[in-house]
Amino acid sequence: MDKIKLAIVYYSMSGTNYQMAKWAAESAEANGAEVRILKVTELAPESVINENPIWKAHVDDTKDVKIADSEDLDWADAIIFSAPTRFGNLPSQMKQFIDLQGGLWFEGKLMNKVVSAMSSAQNPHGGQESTVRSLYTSMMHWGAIVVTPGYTDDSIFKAGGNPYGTTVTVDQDGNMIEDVKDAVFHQTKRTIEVAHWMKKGKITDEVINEDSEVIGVLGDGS
Ligand SMILES: Cc1cc2nc3c(=O)[nH]c(=O)nc-3n(C[C@H](O)[C@H](O)[C@H](O)COP(=O)(O)O)c2cc1C
Repeated sequence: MDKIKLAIVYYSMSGTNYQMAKWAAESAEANGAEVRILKVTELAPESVINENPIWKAHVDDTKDVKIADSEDLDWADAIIFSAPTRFGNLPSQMKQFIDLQGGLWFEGKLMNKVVSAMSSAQNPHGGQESTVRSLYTSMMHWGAIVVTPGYTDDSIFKAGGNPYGTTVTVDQDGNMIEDVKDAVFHQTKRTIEVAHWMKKGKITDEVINEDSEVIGVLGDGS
């Protein structure tokens, strides 16, 4: 069976969403996927980043992480986004990345991508759900297949119970309040599983078996 190609595209200033991206990568690899962890371009001025030692340390720690581009999205069967909440919404850094995909969208290369989203905020009701849903609005324009965790696993309750996507509350020092690792693992596995269904379930002239092997062509008696 073909490996699912998963792009994990994140933005993070103090490391939370980077950690969630790394957990997603761990889960994806354990579930047989080929993974790329990718950050989006920082737009905040260096002077602002340097004001906060946690932000500065995070930028230094992740200087070697590849910056996401359209080729990564074209490559991917599935995409997991992870971004912190900014005034109840997506950070401009992630929004710009999405807005730069107009060319790929125009070529029809974003349709049927299997996507899912995660987020964080300083307050449990500080906009975590609206950030995830805001990203899903763009995904609907792409014709992507949005995979939400819903309440499909006990880990979601342990993580604070957000059915739209795993989200975590994080204090000013960057410490996560809820234990969300298992929820990230579950959401990632579910995303990969749906991506497998998508690959298998395409209506084409080819007849495939349960291992996605082509065993004939429609109309030839197979
Ligand atoms: C400009 C700005 C706006 C923010 N807006 C919110 C908000 O609306 N609600 C909230 O609970 N936290 C808010 N936060 C806190 C961030 O969401 C929090 O620092 C982030 O989730 C940590 O993720 P990271 O470690 O990946 O950067 C804001 C932070 C900044 C810098």
